[in-house]
Amino acid sequence: MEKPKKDPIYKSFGYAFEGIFAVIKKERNMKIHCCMMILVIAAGIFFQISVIKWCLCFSLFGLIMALEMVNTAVEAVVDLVTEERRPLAKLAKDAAAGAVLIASIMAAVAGVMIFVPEFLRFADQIFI
Ligand SMILES: Nc1ncnc2c1ncn2[C@@H]1O[C@H](COP(=O)(O)OP(=O)(O)OP(=O)(O)O)[C@@H](O)[C@H]1O
Repeated sequence: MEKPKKDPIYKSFGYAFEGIFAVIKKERNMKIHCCMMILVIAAGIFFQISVIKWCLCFSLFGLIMALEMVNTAVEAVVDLVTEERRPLAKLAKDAAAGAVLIASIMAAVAGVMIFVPEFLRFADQIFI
C-alpha cells in the first residue's frame, strides 16, 4: 500500500504554532507561564545577568512551557477517550499536571538562586 504524502515542512511548523496559540488561548496556566517569562526577561535585562544565567532561564522557560503543552495534550486525549470517572484517567491527568508542577517548583528555586544575589548586589550599589 502506498504511504500517504507528508505535508511540506512549513505546514508542519504551521500546525505546531497553531497548537502553541491554542494552548495559550485555552489554558490559564500557560498565560501565567507567559507572564512569568516576560517578568523574568525584564528582570534579566534590568540586572544585566550573564549569558550562562540567560541560558538557564531560557532552558527553564522551554521546559515548563513544553510540559504545559504535553499536559494539555494528555488532558485532551483523556477527555477524548472517556467522559466517565476512571482511575487511569485520573492517574494520566494528575501525573501530567505533576510534571508541570515539579518543573515549576525547580524553576522557582533556580530563579531565587539567580535573582536574589543580583538584587542584593543592586541594593548594595544603591544604598551604600
Ligand atoms: N475522566 C476522569 N476520571 C477520573 N478523574 C478525572 C477525570 N477527569 C478529570 N479527573 C480528575 O479531576 C481533576 C481535574 O480535571 P480537569 O480535566 O478539570 O483538569 P484540571 O486539573 O482542572 O486542568 P486544567 O485547569 O489545566 O484544565 C484531574 O486532575 C483529575 O484528578
